[in-house]
Amino acid sequence: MKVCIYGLGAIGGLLAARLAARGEVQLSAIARGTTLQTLRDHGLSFIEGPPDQAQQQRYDLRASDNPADLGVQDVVILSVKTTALPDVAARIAPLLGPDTTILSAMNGVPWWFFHGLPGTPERLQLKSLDPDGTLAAALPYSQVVGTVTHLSAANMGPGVVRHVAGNRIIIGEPGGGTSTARCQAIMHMLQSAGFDTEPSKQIQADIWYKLWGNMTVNPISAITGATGDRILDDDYVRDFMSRCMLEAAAVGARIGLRIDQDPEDRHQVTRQLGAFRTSMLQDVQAGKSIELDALVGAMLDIAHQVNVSVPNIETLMGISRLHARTLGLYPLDS
Ligand SMILES: NC(=O)C1=CN([C@@H]2O[C@H](COP(=O)(O)OP(=O)(O)OC[C@H]3O[C@@H](n4cnc5c(N)ncnc54)[C@H](OP(=O)(O)O)[C@@H]3O)[C@@H](O)[C@H]2O)C=CC1
Ligand SMILES: CC(C)(CO)C(=O)C(=O)O
Repeated sequence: MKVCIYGLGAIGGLLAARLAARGEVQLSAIARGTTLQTLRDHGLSFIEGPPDQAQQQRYDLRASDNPADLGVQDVVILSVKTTALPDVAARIAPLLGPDTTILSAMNGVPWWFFHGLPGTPERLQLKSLDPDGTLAAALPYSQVVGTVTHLSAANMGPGVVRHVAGNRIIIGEPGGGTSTARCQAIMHMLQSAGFDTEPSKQIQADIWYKLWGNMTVNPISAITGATGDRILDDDYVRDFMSRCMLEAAAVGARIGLRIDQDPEDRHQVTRQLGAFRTSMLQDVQAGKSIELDALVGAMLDIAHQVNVSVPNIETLMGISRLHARTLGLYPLDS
């Protein structure tokens, strides 16, 4: 099986290292700049284990910044930040044939979210993610399989990746279940590579549940610079998060994605991560664009179309967007 990982950062690097160690697939990667140069000169370095017993392995990996060098693949794993998707859409064509599966391994609401979701009105659109249909045209819905990655990895420098915690990857067809040959093949591949794969009945429900937990803590950490524990320790902030989550749950109920949990119970799940820096805080500190549209903008798109009032989420978006704009990390004109 020919597998190409598009975006060799924390998640892409973890997947690449595990797949390379197993050696069952013909693996390659799209990388750029100093990451590409490091891969060519030294290979991919992968660090695993607690800091005092960390093991480092090195893997040679075929990599290029030009998809035409790698050709049509059986599976392309998208592990860029969602903000890079327009660029990916413009360049990915040489990797895709009619039978290529696109494995979407990113946080937030994806561009294909409504495809296959039972009972979703056709008219629902994700204007903040794919305003003119460019992503849908370049990354066809019918070729996508979804994942939710319940694990954590860190990009320590170009071509150097560390597995931090967790090992769980949920997989599912946008139309529901995992019974298709492509889904079974991907589950087998990731299981062989050492991940705890879990079949999803409805992958959009798993995406929504993760989003419910991270759509507030991510932007709040980006604005305040605080770690997760300090955010949850502040009663006013935690209550604000809960109010956003109740609004988000009402939106979910309108599109068939019901969440039967109390926000306080979900906060306890996040609390178990301790004094962690969210991915959005890491991006702000690294001066990178933030995934605000996939996490919050898309939620607002849906809320407005299904007529659910979401004043707290609007406030969260407004303040987060303004903060990111002042830092040059969010477009001025969207
Ligand atoms: N890290 C984590 O623990 C988790 C992350 N996620 C999600 O997974 C997704 C990936 O995140 P993560 O791995 O952390 O992100 P990283 O920033 O670590 O990695 C993204 C990689 O994509 C590369 N890239 C960006 N733009 C392009 C482009 N246009 N062409 C080619 N390569 C590009 C980056 O290269 P460059 O350095 O050159 O910009 C970088 O190597 C995100 O949606 C994130 O929210 C989900 C769960 C956990
Ligand atoms: C908050 C966390 C760690 C998990 O919910 C996450 O998804 C992120 O940092 O982006």
